[in-house]
Amino acid sequence: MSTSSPSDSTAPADTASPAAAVGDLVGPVQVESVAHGGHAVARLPQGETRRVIFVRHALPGELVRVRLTDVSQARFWRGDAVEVLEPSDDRVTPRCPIAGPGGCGGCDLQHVSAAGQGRWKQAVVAEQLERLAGITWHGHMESPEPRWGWRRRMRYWATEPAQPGGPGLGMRRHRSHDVVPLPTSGCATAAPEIAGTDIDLPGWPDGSPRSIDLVRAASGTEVMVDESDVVVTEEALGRRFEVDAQGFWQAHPAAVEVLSAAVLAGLEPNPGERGFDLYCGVGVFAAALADAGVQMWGVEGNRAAVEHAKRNVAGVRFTAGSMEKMLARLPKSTDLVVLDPPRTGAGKNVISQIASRRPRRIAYVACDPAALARDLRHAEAMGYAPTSIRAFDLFPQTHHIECVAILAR
Ligand SMILES: C[S@@+](CC[C@H](N)C(=O)[O-])C[C@H]1O[C@@H](n2cnc3c(N)ncnc32)[C@H](O)[C@@H]1O
Repeated sequence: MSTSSPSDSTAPADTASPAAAVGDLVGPVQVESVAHGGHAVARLPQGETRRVIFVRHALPGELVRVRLTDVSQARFWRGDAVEVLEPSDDRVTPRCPIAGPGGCGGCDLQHVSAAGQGRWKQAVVAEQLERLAGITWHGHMESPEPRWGWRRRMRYWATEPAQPGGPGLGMRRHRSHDVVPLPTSGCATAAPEIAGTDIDLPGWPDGSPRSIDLVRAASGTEVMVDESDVVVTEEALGRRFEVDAQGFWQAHPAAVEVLSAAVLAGLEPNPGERGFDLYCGVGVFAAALADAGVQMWGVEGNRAAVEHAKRNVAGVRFTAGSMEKMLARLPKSTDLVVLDPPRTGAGKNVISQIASRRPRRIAYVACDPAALARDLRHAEAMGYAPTSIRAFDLFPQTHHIECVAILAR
């Protein structure tokens, strides 16, 4: 598998694409492999370039016809598999009636069996690590339950008032601001309390669709319209964490325990050691390491999260500010580092600042395997190599993946 994701492309827009238009049906095409971002890769059989099509709702090995959804790029098109002529053994019927071509953008893998999703995500992690970091990975996807009804945070959008049945809730279409009405059964991946089946939306006087955020926290269910300022309490690691309802907290109910266990197993902390929790949010990994007797420092860009972290985990020195600047103010040596950056990754500057502290071990928690792979390459240049890389399916029915890499000198 050697195809990059469509978002990786820097190809100029090909405005002179006379051969095709959005909405055209092409194929049959043979689907070759999976790509990062929830697409599978197919190639048009004819033509000099055998143009790549990134196809949603398809599976490797299938023969499909594709409805084109984007022909603006020179190197590739995008499309939806709207006819499956030869299905894969991994194909299943989506549980949700709006998961499919032209439907909700939230779940891109509902047409894939649980085992097939594991194979799909495993292939994506392996390909990203090989191509971007030169690392050969033979790991497998670890899949905590539940696989349905797992989302603890949801954003819904108001459907147009003209919708049959009157105002209701919907989800956005893939790469669009259009709103697809929710089925009466609600969202199949949301926790039952926030599946969207019995929520009344206030009107939208200016005519523009309005969003509503629903949170299922340990302390109860919250409904927020626009910029509501609500703090909820979550429970994990035998502790209580206060967190802004619209702030960062892992969506899957098993995530905090699973990721903290992977971090502790990889770092093997000793009481009395020093540690940094970077991109610490409300202090989850700082808590796990502090409970193991490690003297902790935490850094996080969101000031409100840092205020919560200080109340959540006593005895840890939390600081608010951008990582690039605040890291310079931390002690010049440390034994352990856990970092959990946003999707863009940490970047060369932060990785080299970490490596210059010569930690015994680093735990890198990553929600994007491509960003992880790029940062592992920076780390290798600074003398750190992965001793293990684990991958977790904490976003079932979607293409998203969480990884934990442990690095040592
Ligand atoms: C994936 S979340 C991790 C949060 C936390 N580790 C947890 O598990 O709850 C990434 C965090 O990085 C913070 N962040 C993003 N960019 C940052 C930057 N440049 N400097 C400091 N923090 C940043 C975000 O505010 C967010 O809380």
